[in-house]
Amino acid sequence: MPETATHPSSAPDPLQSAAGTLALLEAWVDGGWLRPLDRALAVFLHQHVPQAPPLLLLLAALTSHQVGRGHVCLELPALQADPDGTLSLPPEGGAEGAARPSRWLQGLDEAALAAALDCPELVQDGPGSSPLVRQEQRLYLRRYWDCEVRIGQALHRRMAAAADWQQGLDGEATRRWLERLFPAGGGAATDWQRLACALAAGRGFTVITGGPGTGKTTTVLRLLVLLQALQQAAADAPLRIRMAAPTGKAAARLNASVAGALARLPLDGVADAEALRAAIPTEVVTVHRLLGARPDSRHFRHRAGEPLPLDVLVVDEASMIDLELMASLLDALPPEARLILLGDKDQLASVEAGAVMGELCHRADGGHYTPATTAWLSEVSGESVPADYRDPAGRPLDQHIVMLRHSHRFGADSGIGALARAVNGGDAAAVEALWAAGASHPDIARLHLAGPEDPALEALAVAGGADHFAAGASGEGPRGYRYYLEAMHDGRPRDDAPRSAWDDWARSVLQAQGAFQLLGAVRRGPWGVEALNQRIAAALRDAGLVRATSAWYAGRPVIVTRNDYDLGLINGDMGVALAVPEGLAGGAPSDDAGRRDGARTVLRVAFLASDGSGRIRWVLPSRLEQVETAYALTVHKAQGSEFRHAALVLPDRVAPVLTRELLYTGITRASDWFSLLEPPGGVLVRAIRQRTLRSGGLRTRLV
Ligand SMILES: Nc1ncnc2c1ncn2[C@@H]1O[C@H](COP(=O)(O)OP(=O)(O)OP(=O)(O)O)[C@@H](O)[C@H]1O
Repeated sequence: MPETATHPSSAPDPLQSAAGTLALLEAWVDGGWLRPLDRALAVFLHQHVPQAPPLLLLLAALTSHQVGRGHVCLELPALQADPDGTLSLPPEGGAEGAARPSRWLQGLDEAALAAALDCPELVQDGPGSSPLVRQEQRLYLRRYWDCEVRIGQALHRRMAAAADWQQGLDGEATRRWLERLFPAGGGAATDWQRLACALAAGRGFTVITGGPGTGKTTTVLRLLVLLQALQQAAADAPLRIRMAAPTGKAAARLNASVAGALARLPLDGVADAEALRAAIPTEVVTVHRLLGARPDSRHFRHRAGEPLPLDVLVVDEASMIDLELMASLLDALPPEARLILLGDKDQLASVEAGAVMGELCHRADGGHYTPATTAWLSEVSGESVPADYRDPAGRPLDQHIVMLRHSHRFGADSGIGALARAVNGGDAAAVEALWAAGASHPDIARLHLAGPEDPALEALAVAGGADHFAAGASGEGPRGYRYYLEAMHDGRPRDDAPRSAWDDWARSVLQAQGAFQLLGAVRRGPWGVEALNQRIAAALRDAGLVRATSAWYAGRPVIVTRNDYDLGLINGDMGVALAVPEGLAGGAPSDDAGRRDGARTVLRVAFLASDGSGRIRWVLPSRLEQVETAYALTVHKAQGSEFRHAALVLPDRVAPVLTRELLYTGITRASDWFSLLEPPGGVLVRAIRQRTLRSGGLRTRLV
């Protein structure tokens, strides 16, 4: 690894002293390579244990740095082999001035490592009170080790109880209900939905994974009907069922699809169909709300001693759940309650540390069902597990995971579906071929941008860019931001309209806003969402669609970036600022939008309540401290949302975040049209090849 000019090889080794190490960390913090928090940990440890080896202080700060990047721990062998790559230093856009970690850590030998970690006050290899834990070749901050252990133990207990759940199931009745609920099953092609439902009926813990439109919601609702029907036959009280999702947007989306799936339930001829339907909840809450989040505390009201009052819990978009939240969820779940996780294992992992869904599902593609599981599934579902998915050496965890493999949303001719599959499979040639054969896929478009000034980007974001799609784009055509802004201008009620009319208007604007979303891979630089937001705001201003003269203006779309329990807003909630009559909004007119048609108007930000009620919450802009403009969102922020037309802007150079999972997640945000906007630089193929790998030990705990 080359040394930087600022650190000639004669420079003193900073690892010879704590002061030297802390100075090195300071240089990295100053360069934007580490967070101040990472160095603060090293300082804290040094103050408490002055004799702690300098290398250990460095490792502690680097472990904290890894957590900040989504890893659960620091993988020591990877650090030894490739320090800069493992730590991703220097970071995207970071100053190059400081010495790279490899300068001091490349080829770090086992003896030096062992000596550094031999400090029992700070590092232990299991339960205890040390701030760090070393287990096998991984170094953890204790809090994350503790979460990983709690998740591992809770899932082990649930796996160990599988036989009891299975025996407790009325196999005959289950089979009858499955035949009714999945009428297409039992044929030549495997009905994975029926299998998933059977598996989940016989388990206390199941993960149902699948790409967009594979029927996760459909399947789980039928499962809930099955469970309620079996309960009705055996007991008086119906099961207490709750449904949750990690963000407000995801909860609202599940809510909408639950309503649709409930209506489609194949219950014709069932005597008490209405009672069964009524026993399925339609409300979906955020996981934080379910657990009873408290302002200014990371602790929840529901926990081990105060479990959730429920019998069945369904959690959607589980790939967005981080390690800590999953540990809290499992703590709060009564042992006799059933847990069903839904999600797409191939999507980006949670923003916070951990990749729980990915870890649980890392063998899902292959199935790995044992002869015992296969025989039991065949008996209760009438469905045979195909030979390719059987495995006499299948592990216990495999018997709790099921993957839906057929998309009902994206048919064989869907460009979005084909593109998502090709990207997910890492098949760059297939991706290229799709564009070459673009004319046969009217739902995907690729746009090469000449540079950061190319107005084609603005044109697409404002009007939708229908001309970039092959002829045959359906009558309606892909929308741009003009669509929701026109809905805002044209649909505005008269000033004396009742409150309900203003709520209806806000709802229609919010819905229209979901017709299009610009997505970016990175935050900074000419292709980052910060610059894109400015460009789009300027373009909409030039087009006369908004009057963006100050930070807040009618039509400004925002996304909440931090949970605000006082306002009832969750990270990821999206709203739009709207001008409403002062009397309607109440409160201080501090965000004056001026006078309109003689009546005084004020700005309020409209959010759709995430409880599925369709209610509109009107919030004073000045109360929204943690929001960002949302013309362009990072793919991370858009996870859990779906837009009719999504346009993904690639950067002009590779970045650590630009991975296959990011592309896949971006593409699958689109339901009807997807546009790929590429500046010069040609990073697409490299992005397809780059994987997101998150360090953690959960999968080894679950073997
Ligand atoms: N077995 C099936 N036969 C026919 N259509 C189906 C079947 N299963 C699901 N669908 C349809 O496919 C669409 C997607 O289903 P669903 O919403 O259940 O999928 P999902 O996996 O939950 O999707 P998402 O990607 O939104 O999470 C719906 O319109 C649904 O009616």
